[in-house]
Amino acid sequence: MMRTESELVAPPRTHAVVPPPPPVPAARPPLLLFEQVSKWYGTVLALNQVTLELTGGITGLVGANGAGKSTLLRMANGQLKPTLGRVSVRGIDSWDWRARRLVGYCPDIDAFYEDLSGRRFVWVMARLCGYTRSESTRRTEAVLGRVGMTDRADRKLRGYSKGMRQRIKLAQALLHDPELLILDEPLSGIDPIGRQELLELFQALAAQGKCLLISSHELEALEKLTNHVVIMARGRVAAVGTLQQIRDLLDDHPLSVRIDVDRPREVARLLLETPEVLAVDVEPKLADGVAALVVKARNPKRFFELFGRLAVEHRLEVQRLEPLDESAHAILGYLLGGSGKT
Ligand SMILES: Nc1ncnc2c1ncn2[C@@H]1O[C@H](COP(=O)(O)OP(=O)(O)OP(=O)(O)O)[C@@H](O)[C@H]1O
Repeated sequence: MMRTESELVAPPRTHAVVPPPPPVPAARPPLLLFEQVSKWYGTVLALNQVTLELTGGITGLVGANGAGKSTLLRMANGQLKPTLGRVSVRGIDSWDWRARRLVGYCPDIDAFYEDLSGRRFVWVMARLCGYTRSESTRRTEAVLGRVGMTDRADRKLRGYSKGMRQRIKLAQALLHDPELLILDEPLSGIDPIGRQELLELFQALAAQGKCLLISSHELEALEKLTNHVVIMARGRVAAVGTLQQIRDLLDDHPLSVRIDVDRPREVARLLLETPEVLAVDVEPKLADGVAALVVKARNPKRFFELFGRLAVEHRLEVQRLEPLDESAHAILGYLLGGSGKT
């Protein structure tokens, strides 16, 4: 029997029409991604195979002088290109203009036109971003309000306190309403009250949905602001995570320390009697009874406490004490409340 075309193609009436499944949304690329990034300035290796991902919230970037923080931030902002590896913002190369529209940057230096008022300076920056005069005015007032400077913005920049200067830098970084804010050393040189106010401002911006990446020499200052920290040492990421995760990591991280000390054999014996010490190598004599010991300790923090006690009890003459592992060295320095240099 012949079938008509409509019989052949029409779905059987008894079956419900099942709609196709909705397309699975593609995962959004991370807000900021460093993939195996290295950067040389001539012969100086400033960043060494850094891999890092930021998805939101506030991240503290901590490291001693020269650790590579500014280099990392300037790459995230698209001002510098990596020598090796890739830096991307939402999947776009960070130096591409489309990525730069997603990022606001506050440099560590204060390079202002000092005779301009704060309001005028921000307006000029808006014009340089390409906004019309009226749009620049609208955006300037909006960002001055956001950073709490509306009433103080008519004074000349040269009379501003460090905290006010920081707020103006923040205002210009917010002009294009970026998703990611990069702040290079925003707390340096700011007194405790100004510092507290800035921390509150950063928290308010994060609560409004901004992602903040903030560098500092001092872990203590950032600890008040965020639990998510990246510790850098000599161009490498030494640790990433919450402070608790970093402390736990260090607890499980044996440490090699070089100690130049008098009476080396006696000290080696004392150390080996403690459960904290896994091994001690005595190196050849340096001078006058002093020799270098290379000690492998189970837990760095407990080891330093123990060694401090031993040194006092036995009146040891310690000429040098130097962790041989750079990452643990830096992390330990911060966790003990220093500058990353133990
Ligand atoms: N333009 C440059 N030319 C040559 N070397 C540079 C340049 N900029 C930085 N460096 C070197 O690269 C390394 C990392 O510097 P970077 O400024 O990124 O560190 P940092 O952690 O921000 O330090 P600081 O806290 O002192 O600003 C340092 O050894 C520094 O001397």
